[in-house]
Amino acid sequence: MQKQKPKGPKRPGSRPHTGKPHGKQPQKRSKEHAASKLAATELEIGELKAKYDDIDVNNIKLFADFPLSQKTQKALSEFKFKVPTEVQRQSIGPALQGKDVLGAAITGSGKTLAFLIPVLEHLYHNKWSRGDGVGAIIISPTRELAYQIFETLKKVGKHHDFSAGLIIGGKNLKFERTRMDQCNILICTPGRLLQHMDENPLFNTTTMEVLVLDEADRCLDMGFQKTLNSIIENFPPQRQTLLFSATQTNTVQDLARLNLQDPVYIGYGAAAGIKPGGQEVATSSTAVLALPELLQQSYVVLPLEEKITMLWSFIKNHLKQKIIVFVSSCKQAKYLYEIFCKLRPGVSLLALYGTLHQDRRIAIYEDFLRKSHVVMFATDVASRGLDFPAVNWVLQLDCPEDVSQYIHRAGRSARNKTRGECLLVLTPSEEEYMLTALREQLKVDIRCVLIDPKKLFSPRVKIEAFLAQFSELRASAQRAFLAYLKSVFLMRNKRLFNVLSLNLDAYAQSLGLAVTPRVPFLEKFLWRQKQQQQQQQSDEVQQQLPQSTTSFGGATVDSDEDDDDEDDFIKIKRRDHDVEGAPVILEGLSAATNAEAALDTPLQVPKREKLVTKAALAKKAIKKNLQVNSKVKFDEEGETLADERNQMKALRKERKQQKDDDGGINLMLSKALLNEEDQYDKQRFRELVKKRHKLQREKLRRKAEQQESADEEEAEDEKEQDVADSDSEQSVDLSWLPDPDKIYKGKHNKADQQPVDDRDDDDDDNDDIDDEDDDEPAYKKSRLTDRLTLLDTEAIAANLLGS
Ligand SMILES: Nc1ncnc2c1ncn2[C@@H]1O[C@H](COP(=O)(O)OP(=O)(O)OP(=O)(O)O)[C@@H](O)[C@H]1O
Repeated sequence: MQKQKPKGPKRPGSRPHTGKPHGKQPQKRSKEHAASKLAATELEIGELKAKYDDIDVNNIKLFADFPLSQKTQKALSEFKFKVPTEVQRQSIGPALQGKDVLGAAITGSGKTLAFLIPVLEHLYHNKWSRGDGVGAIIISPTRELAYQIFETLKKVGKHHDFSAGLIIGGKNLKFERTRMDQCNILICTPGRLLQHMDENPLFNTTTMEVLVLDEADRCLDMGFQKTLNSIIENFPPQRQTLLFSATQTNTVQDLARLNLQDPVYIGYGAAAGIKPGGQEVATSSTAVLALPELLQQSYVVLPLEEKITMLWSFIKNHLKQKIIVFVSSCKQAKYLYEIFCKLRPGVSLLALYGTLHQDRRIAIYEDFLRKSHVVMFATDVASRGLDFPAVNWVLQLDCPEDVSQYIHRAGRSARNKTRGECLLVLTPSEEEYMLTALREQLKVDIRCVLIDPKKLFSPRVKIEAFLAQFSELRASAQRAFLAYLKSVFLMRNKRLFNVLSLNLDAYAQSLGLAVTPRVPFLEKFLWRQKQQQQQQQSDEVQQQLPQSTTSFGGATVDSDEDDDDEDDFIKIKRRDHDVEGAPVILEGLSAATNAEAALDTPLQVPKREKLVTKAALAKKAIKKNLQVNSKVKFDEEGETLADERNQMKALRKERKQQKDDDGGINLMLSKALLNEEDQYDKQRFRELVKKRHKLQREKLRRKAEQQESADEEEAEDEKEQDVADSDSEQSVDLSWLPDPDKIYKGKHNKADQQPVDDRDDDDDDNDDIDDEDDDEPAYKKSRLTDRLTLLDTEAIAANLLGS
């Protein structure tokens, strides 16, 4: 098997040097060699083809018993494939004979070789070469599976000269484009294949002779339906088709799309009543669903919020094992990987999911292949077809969508006659439905496991701490929370998956989230449900109402009050209440009583129902100021064209506005007036402020003066007291003198009443004081000493000395 090699001139000197001069002889010899080789090949092909009709499944024990080319046989023995598995034994024969095959066999039973060997043999018999273009196309639902098939093809086709290409998303599109037409075998995913069919003019599938669908049921199901239909349209109708899967659940319509010609069903015998190994056409298109015998299946029932604790404890108890943990969404796989990496369980951790870059996906896939003690968190991209060796445990943490998905996930363990275990985790609401389905379809009793609470270690506190510390981790937890709910919400089987039965708060807390995130899609869904219920109720009421009105016979609508009613529902209600003058015929009364009642009541002619004319409706619309829809025109380039009528209307409106402006308010004048008023207001305001400041200053000044005079008075009192004290100490006994108060009473009072300042300023008064000085008592004098001049004091002193 050759990988695509770049075309180009051979390097000089690449041929071994013989020492002989270059001439015609070596060329001749190589031609002869090629001719003999061709003859041998043709002979071999002839012999092999002759044996095809004699292939008997019961006689096949080894690969060597099949009429296979030497190149294929050599590669098979090199890779130690000696004894074919059951599916290989049964399907290779019919496939070599050119028949369409539908193969169903348990996971890990070697279906890949069952279709690769016939593909190689078909191209070999038809002497396919690089220049012949695409001879076989193998379609796989996932990139990893396509990669794995490509790797197996490289092994088994090692000695063939065909070129093969791996065409999957996430790879270099340009590179693929230039090489595709040179590939004889293409292994691809549906989306990428269709992209090349649509975009690559060099890619031609008319030469294609063999089509293989691995995991055929998945390729044909709803998810790929449109893509596959478009792909099949491009294939030639005359071709061989091989379909393989562990769960062939395709309907007859699915298979009809592939235009199968008398297909041979492998693995359908028991279901359709066909003997095993039979090459007869089965009437049923549903294969027997089974899992390897060496796979031990068990389940555990847990509330959703305990899943993380259980998973953590499980990993801690299985550190020396290879485990795959399946979850519903990429975001859950990502979050579990991130948080468990932080928690450090003591074993290698990996995560494989669809949103990773393709190179990273392949690196993780290969990493998991190599490692023997590892835990991989994965979505269903890893559930189908991937052949990981020696997987000890498959843990289905989230419930699978159906039995098929359960089989494919579980089938990653116990492959090719090895032992393995599978644990399914179910919530109480999923338990009954899922277990019944598994028991009915797989016909096995799955063991129930009870968890010992002592062996559970809850990592919640640590998780909460990490989430508090790392905002990115918190965001990842929120995304995981929403992704899980959305996956449950979108599941088709509503009996199994009920998002409303989940305890959202508890689940959020189990992921380490302190606050339960909002779930917009759920809110929207509940709102819509409520609306529908309300609508249903109103419909029911509406249906009931006409029956009640019939009992009122000819009840009429009051036309005057009816004008504003727009809703039928309201009209009917009103009809019940506003029955004016309509004769009521009650069902329970006899005809005679009704007749009497009719005679007693005055005859009233029912009013005619008012006709609703277009004019009345228009009037109503104008009254309510309803906006009529405007017409928008577009030109050829999609630009909006202005409506001429509307333009004219706008122009008229503008002119009218202008006229109004001219005849009404003079804007300029109003502006000037307003400015003037504004100036006046400002001026007035300034004056008021000034006045207020002036008053404040005045007040302060008066206050200061009062304070000053009070201080002076206080100081004088103090001085007076001091002088009095000193006089009393130094004076002689003057008790013999007449009482001065009695003598000077009148004068003293008069002087006391005069303000001090006045006395100082007035010279006449000073003279008076001088005159009185001789007779004034000592303590009175002392009050005046500080106001006497030096001369006065000297004069007084001289007088005293003289006396
Ligand atoms: N005849 C054989 N002898 C020994 N080993 C084989 C033989 N055929 C296949 N195998 C091995 O069995 C393993 C499983 O094979 P393969 O992946 O083809 O299984 P499968 O049926 O396609 O599984 P799934 O249903 O999961 O896609 C591979 O490792 C392969 O090498």
